[in-house]
Parts: sequence; structure tokens; C-alpha cells
Amino acid sequence: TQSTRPQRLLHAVQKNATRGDPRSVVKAIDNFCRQKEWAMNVGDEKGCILDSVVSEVNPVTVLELGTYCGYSTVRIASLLPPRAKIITLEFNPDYAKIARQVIAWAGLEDKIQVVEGPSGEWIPKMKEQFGVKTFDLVFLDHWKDRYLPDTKLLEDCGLLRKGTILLADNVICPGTPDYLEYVRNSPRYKSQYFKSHLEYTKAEDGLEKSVFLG
Ligand SMILES: Cc1cc(C(=O)N2CCN(C)CC2)sc1-c1cc(O)c2nc[nH]c(=O)c2c1
Ligand SMILES: [Mg+2]
Repeated sequence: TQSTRPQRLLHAVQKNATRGDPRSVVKAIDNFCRQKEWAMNVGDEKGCILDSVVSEVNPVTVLELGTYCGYSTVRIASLLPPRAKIITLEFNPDYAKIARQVIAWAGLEDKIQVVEGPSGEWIPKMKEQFGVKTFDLVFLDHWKDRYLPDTKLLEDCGLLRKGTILLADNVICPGTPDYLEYVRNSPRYKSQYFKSHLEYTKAEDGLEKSVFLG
């Protein structure tokens, strides 16, 4: 039976990365996507912007919407202080299965909780299920049509605090116009656009960083 692209990406990690070395896992995935097959990881160019935001925020509690194969999950977790945690939501069970193995190869299982299912159903359960009070950082990288409704849900569920940072991938390509319009015009956010490129291509894309003002 034919393998899937996430399975081939996992095999590239197991073949080329060192167990317990998150940066080698990130490098192995980027090399696979540059040399073999494009895949929708945030990539190294936008990944460096992600790294700088994570390092600046120094979050204790992180929410990632959209795990895919765990590339950005590993990238973020490798920068977190010892007791910090990241909860990552993935709708697709096949992606979640691969991500758990990529995360295990990086040796970051203790910092990461992969949760399978729709973000719209899990966000309202964050407090009761995972003992979350508020998130310090939210990385939106799941589905363009869910960025705005899930942001409003996070607000309504009291999961954002004054100073929480929302960082959104793909605001240009594939594009999230309704989300951009909201965070750029709402008095409750201060937004900033980081121009970059779609992973592994020359097409324009960027990250939008928005501070929740409470
Ligand atoms: C699937 C896909 C195809 C894209 C594209 O324009 N392509 C032209 C150029 N060729 C080379 C690649 C394909 S961009 C993109 C994409 C990229 C992300 O970072 C995503 N992140 C989260 N969730 C998504 O659904 C998501 C989709
Ligand atoms: Mg993306």
C-alpha cells in the first residue's frame, strides 16, 4: 500500500535526525520539504520569526491550533522553559498519529499534549479538561476559516488575558481576510504584520502578531 506524505516525512526524520535533538528534527523536515516533497509546515523562514516571538514572550502555557506533523510544535517546545507546556489541537487523526511520533523522536513528549478533534469543540473544554487558566501564546495554523471563530471563542471562554499574544500563520497564503480585518480593527488588539514567504516557496505569505489588550 502507498505511503502518505506525512509517513514519508516521519521516515525522513527517523533516518536523518538524532533522537532527542529537536533542532535536528526541524532541520530534517526542512531538508525533506526543500529537496523531496513540499509540505505545509511553517518552514524555516517563518519559523525564525516564530522562534523570536516565542523567545520574547517566554510563555508558560501555549496553545497551538493545527499540529499537522508537529514541526512547529517541536520548534516552539524546544524554546520553552522547563515547566512550560504546549497543548496542540489536530482535527485529522492521521496527522496526529504522525505528529506524536515526530514529537517522541525529538524527546519533547513531556512538554507537549497532542489533542485530537475539532478546535471549536475543544476550546470550551480547555479549563475543565486541562486545568488551563489563560494562554500566554496562541499559534493559529489550522484552517483559515476557523481563525476568526476560534479567536472569538477563546475570548468568550476567558482563555485570553491582557498581554496574550496571538501569532497567525498564512494570513496572505492561503489567506485569512476576515481574521486580519478583525484583529487589525478591533480596539481589543494591537496587531503587527511580519512579511515573509510561503514555506519552501517564493510566494508571499506572513505572520500576524496580535496582542490581546483585555
Ligand atoms: C495546502 C497549501 C497549499 C498552498 C499553496 O499555495 N501551494 C502552491 C505552491 N506549492 C509549491 C505548494 C502549494 S499553501 C497551503 C497551506 C500552507 C500552510 O502553511 C497551511 N497551514 C495550516 N493549514 C493549512 O491548511 C495550510 C495550507
Ligand atoms: Mg501554516
